[in-house]
Amino acid sequence: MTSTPTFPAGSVLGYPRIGPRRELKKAIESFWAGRSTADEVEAVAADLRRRTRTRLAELGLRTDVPAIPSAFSFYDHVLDASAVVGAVPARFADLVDENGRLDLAGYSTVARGRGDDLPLEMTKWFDTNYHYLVPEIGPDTAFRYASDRPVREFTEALADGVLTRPVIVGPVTYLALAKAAEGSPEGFAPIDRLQDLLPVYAELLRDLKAAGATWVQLDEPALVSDSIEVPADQLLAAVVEAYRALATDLTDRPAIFVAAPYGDLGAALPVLASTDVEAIGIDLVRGHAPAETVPGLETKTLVAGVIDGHNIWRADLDAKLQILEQLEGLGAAAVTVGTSTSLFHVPHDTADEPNLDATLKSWLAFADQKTLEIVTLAEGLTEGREAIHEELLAATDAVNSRKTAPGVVRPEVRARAAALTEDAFNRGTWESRKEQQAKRLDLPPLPTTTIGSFPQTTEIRVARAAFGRGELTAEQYEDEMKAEIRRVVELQEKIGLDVLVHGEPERNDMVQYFAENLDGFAVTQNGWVQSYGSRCTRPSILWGDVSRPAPITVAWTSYTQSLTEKHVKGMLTGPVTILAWSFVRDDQPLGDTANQVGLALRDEIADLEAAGIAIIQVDEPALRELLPLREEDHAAYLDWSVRSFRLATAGVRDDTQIHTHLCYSEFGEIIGAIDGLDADVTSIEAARSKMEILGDINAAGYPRAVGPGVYDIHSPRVPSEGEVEELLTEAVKAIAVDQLWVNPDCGLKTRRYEEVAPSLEHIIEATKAVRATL
Ligand SMILES: CN1c2c(nc(N)[nH]c2=O)NC[C@@H]1CNc1ccc(C(=O)N[C@@H](CCC(=O)N[C@@H](CCC(=O)N[C@@H](CCC(=O)O)C(=O)O)C(=O)O)C(=O)O)cc1
Ligand SMILES: N[C@@H](CCS)C(=O)O
Ligand SMILES: [Zn+2]
Repeated sequence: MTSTPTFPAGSVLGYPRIGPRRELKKAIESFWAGRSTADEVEAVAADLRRRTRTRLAELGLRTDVPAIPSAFSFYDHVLDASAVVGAVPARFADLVDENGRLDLAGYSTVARGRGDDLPLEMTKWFDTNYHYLVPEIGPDTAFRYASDRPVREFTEALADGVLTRPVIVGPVTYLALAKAAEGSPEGFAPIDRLQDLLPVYAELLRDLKAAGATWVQLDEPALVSDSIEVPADQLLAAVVEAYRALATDLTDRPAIFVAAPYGDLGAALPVLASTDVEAIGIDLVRGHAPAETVPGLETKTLVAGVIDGHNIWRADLDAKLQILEQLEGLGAAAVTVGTSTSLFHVPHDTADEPNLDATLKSWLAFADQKTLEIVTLAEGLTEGREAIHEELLAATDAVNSRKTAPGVVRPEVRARAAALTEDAFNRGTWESRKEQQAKRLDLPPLPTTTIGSFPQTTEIRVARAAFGRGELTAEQYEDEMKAEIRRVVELQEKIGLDVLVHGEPERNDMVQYFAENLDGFAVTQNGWVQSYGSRCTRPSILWGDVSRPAPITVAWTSYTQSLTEKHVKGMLTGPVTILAWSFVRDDQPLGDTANQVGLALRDEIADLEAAGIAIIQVDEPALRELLPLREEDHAAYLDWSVRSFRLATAGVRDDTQIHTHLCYSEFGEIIGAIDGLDADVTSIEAARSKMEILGDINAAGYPRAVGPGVYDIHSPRVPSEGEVEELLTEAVKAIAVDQLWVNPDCGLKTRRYEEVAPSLEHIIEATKAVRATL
């Protein structure tokens, strides 16, 4: 028997991979545009990986034991796992070479699609704003060890003198997150293929061992979630099967570290502990430490995820050290310090934010500061608390400063929330609203509209960047945005849409824009976080009590309304989404924070209504995203989230129409909450699933109006008129005509006008054709 190699006392589960200045985004987008070669992108990527290793080593992570993860990805780590195990859908078979390998162009095509070959579906990664590419696995998917990229990246680091820990999605999570490939027989589930997949993982592990890897990290977040399609007992059985098969004698493989980020392992912890893996990572921010010793743990390293990988507040190191000290009583072979999740959900470095208020900055820890926290705690754990006395005091000071700083608690904001009565959350009856709105709005059957944004052209972004640098005055910038609004209105009128939008050109992002205009938020300059592929956002920092110092959207919306006789839809982002896509204060219940945002939006809605706007949309695309991973926590979440939306919207008159938009298709799963929002019209993604959600709407007897998307905006494809007509014909068969709106799946900001204009034209023609049949 070979003895278990040393696991580092402090390590991180993963690190941002897009680069401090989005170097990877720029390189890969330039490759996609044909402006650079694959070798040039590879060179940028290798440089980024080297810089990451150097930085993490500078911050104190060891290089002689595998504290530094090797966790790079060009687009998505789940797609990377598909590339390693050769699971490329048949429609892309021509892209793989004789060894089953995809080159960078092929890999990109699987991610982005080509012509009628749809890309892999993209969906939310647990309860985060990151999206992964869903593997398609059928009974005949021929798994093979197709790509040794993890080994090459390990070897590259070793050549630089850094012993890294390769990270790959674990086999159970990989199959649990996959969907059955088209044509799979009824009842088939990807997890049924576990036995066939495991030999490929075993081969990868052998190869890593041969290259010199001492540890490998297999991420198994599926084990912390009840939303996985695989039944719980089958999932646990799969854990046993997988890790019995992989955790063989150590002569043939690196030691295995199974990490379970994003929540509580619950019943999966004893099951994992009963296998022969050498280390288990638990999330101690979202999850809990086991109350007593778990059989099997005595032979394992427990990697305690005490530093939050998902939020940016500096840790209370004293409290974290206490947790670590208590864990030592559990009898694990060793306790080491880790992050709760990979750090790729947070920006790189607070030092890269010259414009952030110094006091606020002293409360924050981005990826680099979190790495320092890990190094400090590891020292405290191994050398004793005295060794980190100064750091503990400094962290406590930061925590205390946050408690008392001006703006964190504002009595007038608290008093307003405390004075709310139930009336503030309720509108008139749907019957009365329906009648009054029909009279006021005078819309045709199957009214057509869009979700809000029109293409964010380079000209718009360049103008905003120039305004930011002071090269355009506020007036010049406003003029450019107004010119864009005029173009968007003209286009919509020409195409013949019924309810118009202004196109959101003035918004850098649908959350950041509101954060910039509300008190209680700060925004970053370089705090980019990957959302999917090359797309990033800069999550805002919600640090204090929230209020609205002045109207935000009213002038833009009124200006747009002045250009047309048609109704212009006011466009706001809802409280749940603002919270979901920001870094939110962790010193009070989320529901309290959501209500403060709700009240600020309520004021904005009142002003829009007073300005004569008859339709107001409050987007909540993140309502499903924040749904807790464990079922026992759903009811409390749905209660506060729905109430905050109602608080924002329930102040309007009955003849003002409230829309909401949710860009995902799991309608059935949270139908109760959607009903609870009490919006008059709800638009939802439906095109790619060919209107499957209509069944859920029907089954639930949902009373109000819905706009199932008829145009999949995630693809550059232009849907034909016939295709849209088919979808609409399905829709009118499934639900009452007076409940139906016609719209795309989501906003058009990521698309180009060449795609958007013909797609909208086809939607209007198809709608006219279906109207003629009514
Ligand atoms: C709807 N979605 C959103 C999510 N989360 C959000 N916070 N916002 C969303 O809209 N989550 C779910 C979905 C899908 N996710 C995304 C995420 C990101 C994008 C996207 O298109 N991101 C853009 C960046 C948007 C932005 O903030 N733009 C700024 C800065 C623009 C910029 O890069 N400027 C250049 C200079 C100009 C130039 O030369 O082009 C610079 O600073 O260097 C802005 O407009 O001002 C991205 O490119 O990644 C979409 C969906
Ligand atoms: N109104 C926003 C919603 C996106 S989820 C848009 O159209 O981009
Ligand atoms: Zn959307």
